[in-house]
Amino acid sequence: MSAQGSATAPQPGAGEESTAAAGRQGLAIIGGGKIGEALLSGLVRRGGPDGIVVCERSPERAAELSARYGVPVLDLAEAAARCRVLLLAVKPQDIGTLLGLLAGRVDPGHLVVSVAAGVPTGTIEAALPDGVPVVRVMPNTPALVDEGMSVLSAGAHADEAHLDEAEALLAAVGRVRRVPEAQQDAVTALSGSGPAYFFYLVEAMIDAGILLGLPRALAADLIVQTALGSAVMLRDSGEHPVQLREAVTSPGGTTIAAIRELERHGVRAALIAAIEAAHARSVELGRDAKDR
Ligand SMILES: NC(=O)C1=CN([C@@H]2O[C@H](COP(=O)(O)OP(=O)(O)OC[C@H]3O[C@@H](n4cnc5c(N)ncnc54)[C@H](O)[C@@H]3O)[C@@H](O)[C@H]2O)C=CC1
Ligand SMILES: O=C(O)[C@@H]1CCC=N1
Repeated sequence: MSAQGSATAPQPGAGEESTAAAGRQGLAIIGGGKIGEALLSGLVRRGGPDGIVVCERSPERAAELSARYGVPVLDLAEAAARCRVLLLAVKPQDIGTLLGLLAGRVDPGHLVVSVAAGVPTGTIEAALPDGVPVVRVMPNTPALVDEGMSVLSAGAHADEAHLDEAEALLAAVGRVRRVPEAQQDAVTALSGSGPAYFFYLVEAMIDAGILLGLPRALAADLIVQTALGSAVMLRDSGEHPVQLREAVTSPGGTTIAAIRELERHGVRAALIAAIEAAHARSVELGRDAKDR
């Protein structure tokens, strides 16, 4: 059921193409891994759009997603024939193969939305028939809880209506912003990978609680609620992070003792270097995808 179609599908003639395009609706999520599932679960929970299907290379994974979300699993040929929006959620290393399989099956009546880190719209466009609209999106996994951050950029053939369509899709699972594509590698390093940095910091703080003798469950509860409360303050207070931090930092108190250690260990510089490395990797993934 989840087997992929062959790359040598016959090309439709012009008349057949527009008839086929008129009959398409709905969304195919191609690649049902971690981010594919995060988007799928949010979209299903929000009840839309109509006609969501999944294409997944692994039959076991395909069966799991179908059972969990009640969506049909189609092969690529069926999905491209039936769905107007094709959301590519495979690894950057797999995008070239996938585009090769899709090339004979898509036309300008489709909208291709790619979440592959680093992969420029130009690389996707070059692998597909001329004129296919492509929107590049960098989502993140908090889409699973409707708190995603998705950032969109239009390719050469995507107009405002295509961006609106992609935005409506992603807005079902969180906030959406639009940027020029040149900023997408930085976006990937910040909000795409960002949840992992926060989980890492939370892990370290829970470890600290355990070192100080607290039960793990208690330490986790304290830190997770503190992270949530801090995030809501950052979002809603209108204050700069420095002001919020200063309000916690009493003269001669506990917080300044901790902040001095963070500065002494270069945590600020480490975070900046880490995000710079993620940016460099996104650029590299894009170059590799072009060469494949
Ligand atoms: N995991 C994350 O937090 C985020 C990931 N991304 C991007 O999303 C993409 C997917 O990432 P993950 O979900 O983490 O990877 P993953 O490895 O969990 O999922 C990829 C899935 O695609 C499937 N697949 C590969 N080739 C296929 C094909 N030809 N047809 C159908 N299915 C195919 C694989 O079997 C796998 O289940 C990557 O390009 C990544 O850069 C973007 C934002 C956040
Ligand atoms: O680690 C990665 O490459 C993907 C892209 C952004 C988040 N996860």
